[in-house]
Amino acid sequence: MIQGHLQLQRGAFLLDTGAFAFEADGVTAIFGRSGCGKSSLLRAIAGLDADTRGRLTVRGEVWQDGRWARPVAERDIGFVFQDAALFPHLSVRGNLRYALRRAPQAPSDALEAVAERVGIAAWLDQAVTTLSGGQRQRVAIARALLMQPRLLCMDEPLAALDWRAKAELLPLIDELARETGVAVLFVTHAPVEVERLATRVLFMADGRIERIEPLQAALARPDSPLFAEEGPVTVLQGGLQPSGIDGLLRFDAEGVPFLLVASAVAAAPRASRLRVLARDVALAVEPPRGLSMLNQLPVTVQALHPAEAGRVTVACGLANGHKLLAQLTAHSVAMLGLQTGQAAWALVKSVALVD
Ligand SMILES: Nc1ncnc2c1ncn2[C@@H]1O[C@H](COP(=O)(O)OP(=O)(O)OP(=O)(O)O)[C@@H](O)[C@H]1O
Repeated sequence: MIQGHLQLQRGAFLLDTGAFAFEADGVTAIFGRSGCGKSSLLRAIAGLDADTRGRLTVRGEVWQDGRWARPVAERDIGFVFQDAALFPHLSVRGNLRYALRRAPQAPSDALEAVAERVGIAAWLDQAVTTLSGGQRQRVAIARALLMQPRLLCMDEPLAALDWRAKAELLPLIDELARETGVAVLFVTHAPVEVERLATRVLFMADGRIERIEPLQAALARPDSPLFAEEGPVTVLQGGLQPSGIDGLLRFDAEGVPFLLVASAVAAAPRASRLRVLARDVALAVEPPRGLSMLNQLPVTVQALHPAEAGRVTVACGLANGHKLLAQLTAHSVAMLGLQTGQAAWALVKSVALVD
């Protein structure tokens, strides 16, 4: 568990978390609007600001109480910031060696092994100034992992990268968190990053922790702050593999027919999450025929939530018990006569699905 109650004054801004507690496993996304205090919370937990007051216990160890604070160097934390913050005069290897000096217990081949795992082995002797933004973030991640942290603090690590680098790094961070067992605190204001990575979501507003809940619970609320930009979203857990059809991959989630998806990144078979925007899901109350939409899933209408601008969010139950959200106009809902308990077919465009 990570639990406590922290306060930190930064200029006119006060971080006052309220009492909090969450499991120290997987990826905890710290989500909220710009300026709500996400980075301040990360800094307070990491011990980067000596002014931090309150109490904090991490995996049973007291890191801070009313009188005493464990120095940041003794907290076993790895950091990755938006800007990789590498030493510009050193090669990739030089930057990684610097981190190794602070991890004397690391095995002798740790540097090469980590470099291989994060995909930077080919650039070890290159100057870091010659790397792309995505490559530099890989070096920053490798450097953090080499210190064998128990907590990995990532503050908007993808914010400065283009979509392709993001699409490559999101699954890497996901896999590394699973493989190493390190607890990741991941600050972001991008819902898509939360939906791809998070085990749970810590919502912040105005310097306070508003709530902490599992990702699926955060997505089950029709007014979830995660929906502010693109509307409601469903996240399905499953596996991606080649489909045999040009340009399309096959996504298998347990208990439902497979979906054909267009992915931005060519995928070897692997576990993945699929993000389906509710506005990209249509509903039919009879078996659809003669449609170009490739994915048709039998569902049961579970709830109808009025949404903004004359729209209705329809929560549909899939055969495996999971939810799929569709967003329709109130006019369409009336025309179809949609009611809870009704059987229907959810139609999802293959191009609407992104990895
Ligand atoms: N060193 C500082 N001195 C004074 N005020 C600061 C300092 N650092 C941050 N603040 C203020 O604290 C508030 C919270 O900042 P913080 O960086 O924690 O928010 P955030 O949610 O991470 O924002 P963003 O998503 O924009 O990075 C802001 O109003 C900011 O102006």
